[in-house]
Amino acid sequence: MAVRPHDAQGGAQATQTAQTLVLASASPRRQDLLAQIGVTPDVIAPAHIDETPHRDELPKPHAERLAREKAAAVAPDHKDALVLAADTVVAVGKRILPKAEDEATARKCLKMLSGRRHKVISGISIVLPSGKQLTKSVTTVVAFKRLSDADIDRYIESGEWDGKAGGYAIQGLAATYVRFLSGSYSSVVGLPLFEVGGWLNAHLKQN
Ligand SMILES: Cc1cn([C@H]2C[C@H](O)[C@@H](COP(=O)(O)OP(=O)(O)OP(=O)(O)O)O2)c(=O)[nH]c1=O
Repeated sequence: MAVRPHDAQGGAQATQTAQTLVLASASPRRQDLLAQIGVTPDVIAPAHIDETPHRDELPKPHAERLAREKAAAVAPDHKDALVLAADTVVAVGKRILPKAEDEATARKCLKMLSGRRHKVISGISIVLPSGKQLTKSVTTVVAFKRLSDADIDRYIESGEWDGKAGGYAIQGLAATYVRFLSGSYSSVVGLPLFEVGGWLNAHLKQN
C-alpha cells in the first residue's frame, strides 16, 4: 500500500511502505484528514470502548486516555501494524461537553458555547509494532460569536451536530460562528495533522 506522508514543508514524499497502517476509528472525518496528507490506512478498525469521563477527570487527560484506550483495544488484533487512534473533546473550563447524539443535547451545548471561548482537545495515540505506545494531545482555543435563538434553530435544523463533540462541526455551517481560533484547525475537525504527520514520517517503516 502506498503511503505518502508530507514533509514539514508540505511537499509530498513519494515513499512506499510495506507496513500496515490501522486507523482505530469509525470517524469519516479522520479518514478524510489522513487523505489530505496522502495517507490511506490499510485497515479501518473502530474501537468500541466506554467513553464516559471518570469522576473529576479533566478534559486533557480524558482525551489522552480515550485515544490511548482506543489504540490499545485494537492493537492486539494487528500485531505487526502501526495502530493510530484519536479522541476529540470540547471543554468549557473544566467541563467536558458531551458528544451530541440528540437535538436536546446539541441545543444545550450550543447555548453553552454561545459568545464564549472554549477548548477543543484532540488526544492521539499510536501503538508501534514493537508494542511501544505513544500518546499526546493538542489543545485549540475557539471563540464563538453570540448565537441568537434563530442561529441555534438553524443549526439544529442542519443536523450537522449529530455525533460531534460539543454539538458542532467547524468544517460545516458552524464555521460562520467561529470568531477566532488559536491552535490546530485539523485537530478541531478530529486529527491534528502536524503531529500525526510527524509521527507517521518518523515511525512508518519505508522500503
Ligand atoms: C468539535 C468537532 C468535532 N468533530 C467530530 C470529530 C469526531 O468524529 C467527533 C468526536 O468524537 P470522537 O469520540 O473523537 O470520535 P468518533 O466517535 O467520531 O470516532 P472514533 O471514536 O471511532 O474515532 O466529533 C468534528 O467533526 N468537527 C468539529 O468541529
